[in-house]
Amino acid sequence: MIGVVQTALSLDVRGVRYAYPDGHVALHGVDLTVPRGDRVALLGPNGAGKTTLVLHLNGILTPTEGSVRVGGLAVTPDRATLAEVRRRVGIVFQDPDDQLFLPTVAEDVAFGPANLGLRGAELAVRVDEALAAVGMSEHRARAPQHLSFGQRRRVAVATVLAMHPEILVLDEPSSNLDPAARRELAEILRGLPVTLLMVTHDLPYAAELCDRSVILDGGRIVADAPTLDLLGNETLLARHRLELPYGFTPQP
Ligand SMILES: Nc1ncnc2c1ncn2[C@@H]1O[C@H](COP(=O)(O)OP(=O)(O)OP(=O)(O)O)[C@@H](O)[C@H]1O
Repeated sequence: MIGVVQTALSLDVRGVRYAYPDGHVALHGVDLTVPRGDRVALLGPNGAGKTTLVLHLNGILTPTEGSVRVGGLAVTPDRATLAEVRRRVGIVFQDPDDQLFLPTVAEDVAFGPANLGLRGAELAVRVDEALAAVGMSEHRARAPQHLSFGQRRRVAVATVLAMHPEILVLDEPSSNLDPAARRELAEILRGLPVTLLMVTHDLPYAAELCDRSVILDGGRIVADAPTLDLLGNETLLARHRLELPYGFTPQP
């Protein structure tokens, strides 16, 4: 293992500032810590910097200033560190088709751990566990493109879980799901024993899954508090272009 320091923090983002090559500053000194096992929602209007921040977590972007640590490991651009960081940070993209490209569900889930060198029974166990965690074991031999969108999203989650990540990062996990698939995915995510960072515009979903929410706006963290407190603050929500669906009242 490369310089692993045992820590109770899955994520430790300190003073991250990032300017895109065209000079646009998308992050202005972001601090964010996520203790291991917590579930945190990352909220904010379009253009707030949420994607930019997520791309720092697995080293796709390197901060102009500041630092990112994942499970104690500093994210640096050298190859060995990046490989370990990408195993630790499992990103589930909004479109599952970005993550599923092999003939069967089981092969897609095996792809990541096989790349880590797992073989035989050890690999089979990883695949079985990940598919069971998302309730997709019975679909293991099917072609991903023949599954429903909700099922494909669950398989995309499994491909990441099979890597035994330190933190699962979900980009808009409830988008394009019907009410039943949305609820089923929430139940699955709530039962996973992993740290979770969920980027979402779906405030009821944040309330359902995450005790804590962070609002990013204009490249700055403008609120970090219990989700129910944030969602109960109409002035704060309006100031940051966040809206609850009509008739929704946050319930403890
Ligand atoms: N490649 C780029 N070059 C220059 N500016 C960029 C680039 N990508 C994003 N930006 C800018 O950085 C800011 C943050 O964008 P980002 O995509 O991180 O926001 P976001 O919160 O994820 O938005 P959304 O909710 O719409 O996905 C925006 O002002 C955006 O225009």
